[in-house]
Amino acid sequence: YKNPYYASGHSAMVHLFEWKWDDIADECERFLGPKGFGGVQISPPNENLVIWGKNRPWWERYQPMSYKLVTRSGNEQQFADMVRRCNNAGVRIYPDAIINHMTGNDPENVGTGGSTGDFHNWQYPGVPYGRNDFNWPHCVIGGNDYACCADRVRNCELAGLKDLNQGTEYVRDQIVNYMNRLIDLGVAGFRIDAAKHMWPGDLSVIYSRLHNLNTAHGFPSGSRPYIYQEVIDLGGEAVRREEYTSLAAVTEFKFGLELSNAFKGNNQLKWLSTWGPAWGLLPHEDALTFIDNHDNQRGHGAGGNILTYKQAKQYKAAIAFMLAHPYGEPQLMSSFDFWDTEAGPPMDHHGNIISPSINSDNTCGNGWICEHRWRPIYQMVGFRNAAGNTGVNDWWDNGSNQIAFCRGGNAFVAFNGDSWALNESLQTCLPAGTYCDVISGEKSHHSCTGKAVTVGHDGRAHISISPGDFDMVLAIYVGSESRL
Ligand SMILES: O=C(/C=C/c1ccc(O)c(O)c1)N[C@@H](Cc1ccc(O)cc1)C(=O)NCCCOc1c(-c2ccc(O)c(O)c2)oc2cc(O)cc(O)c2c1=O
Ligand SMILES: [Ca+2]
Repeated sequence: YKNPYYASGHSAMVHLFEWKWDDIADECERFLGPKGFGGVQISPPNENLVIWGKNRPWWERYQPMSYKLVTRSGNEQQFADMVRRCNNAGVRIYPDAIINHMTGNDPENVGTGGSTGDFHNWQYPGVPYGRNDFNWPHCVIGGNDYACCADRVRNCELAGLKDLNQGTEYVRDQIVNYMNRLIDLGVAGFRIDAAKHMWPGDLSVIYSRLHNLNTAHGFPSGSRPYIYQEVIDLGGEAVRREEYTSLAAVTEFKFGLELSNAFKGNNQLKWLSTWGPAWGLLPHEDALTFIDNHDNQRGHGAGGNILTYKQAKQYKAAIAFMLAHPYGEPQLMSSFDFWDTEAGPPMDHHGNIISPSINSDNTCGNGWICEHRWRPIYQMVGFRNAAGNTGVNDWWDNGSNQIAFCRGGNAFVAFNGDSWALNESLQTCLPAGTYCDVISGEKSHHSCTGKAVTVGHDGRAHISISPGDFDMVLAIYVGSESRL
């Protein structure tokens, strides 16, 4: 459950938050596949409660009404088309699975697929679920339950959301059948939302009943789904993430917190020479890593001071470090612009999601940020693919915020977080030749639109990054995108 089964030459996952299935399929073919992205996390594909009372907040998709594949992102047919087209483009699909709960206490009672329910009596005919399928006696998780009481965190309602009992055979069947329908349609795995609110023993039974990945979509026979469990655990809680790493991968929230701190200037970059478990992070094979996600980019959730697209220069540098370093399985956030932390995606007055427009410079419009289309970000996916399974070698730093390292003999990256210029002859570990810095520009025909770097026969090159440069990163690697 810890192998994402990316196609060869592909790496890194992007969360296309609130994108429609047709648009994701287009993006796989026109951008993600050609740029070497490994996969896409998609918003929950199952029917959710329609909450007009809060003008369609983003979190309505985290209130299931049924497991019918009908949401504002599309229907079952569009879902199947997206998975087929993305797999054909070498890009895997990972749905966000909301299996801890159903809806909360909002007055609405109609779902995106037309299902209705009587929530006060725990009735969800769209599944169907009734009172016996939910935990009893009724209780709601309180503030200090997180620190004291692991059983209340699992058996009581999270934020008033009706809490399913995954301990019964009937509930397990509904969940397993839902997830197996998606596996048979070709998905490569799942994000398990709110995993810490479910018993590891119940999750283990559910995972064991999932089908192998569908070989018709290019997966080796006997492949188990890639599963990464959302467990927000920054320490001090009764529920610990180690309870879940024995089952499958886990979201490593400390990763984004520490790198945000470093690239915001609260911690010297030189300390990143030991980046990985030495920093208290999970073992490499257990960790799904990211800078920000849909929840903490809005300030609540784990840790308030996470870098997001709103701090562009520092964010790009932190993302570049995440993609340049071999630790963890990285996920990129791709957002829509927001000022109100409750607001949902750009929509018309009927509530239909508006598709991202693609500008002539390949950036997005219509209110979509598309961080994954920012040059430093997609170019570092190419860097990560070129680096392959090499480690970190030839680390250099200036004793404060100028750092550089190689990935075997394939790739070299340098960062300047100091307020003065980085001007050094450094070991790049690359074969002699001229390389285009993929951060400040790209290779076009036989020249570089940004910085060009000449590597001598000793592997050394003159590296310069000034504080006034648009980006604080320089990256070159052996591959068509960089080497002249
Ligand atoms: O802020 C939110 C939504 C946050 C959220 C949504 C999806 C996630 O995957 C997530 O990590 C957080 N929701 C708003 C509004 C809201 C929604 C529903 C509701 O019944 C009450 C309020 C809010 O203010 N929520 C209360 C604080 C955030 O408490 C939530 C958490 C959560 C936050 C921190 C933790 O350490 C933790 O273990 C769980 O997970 C959810 C998961 C869901 O699937 C659906 C939810 O409504 C929530 C969720 O409310
Ligand atoms: Ca629960």
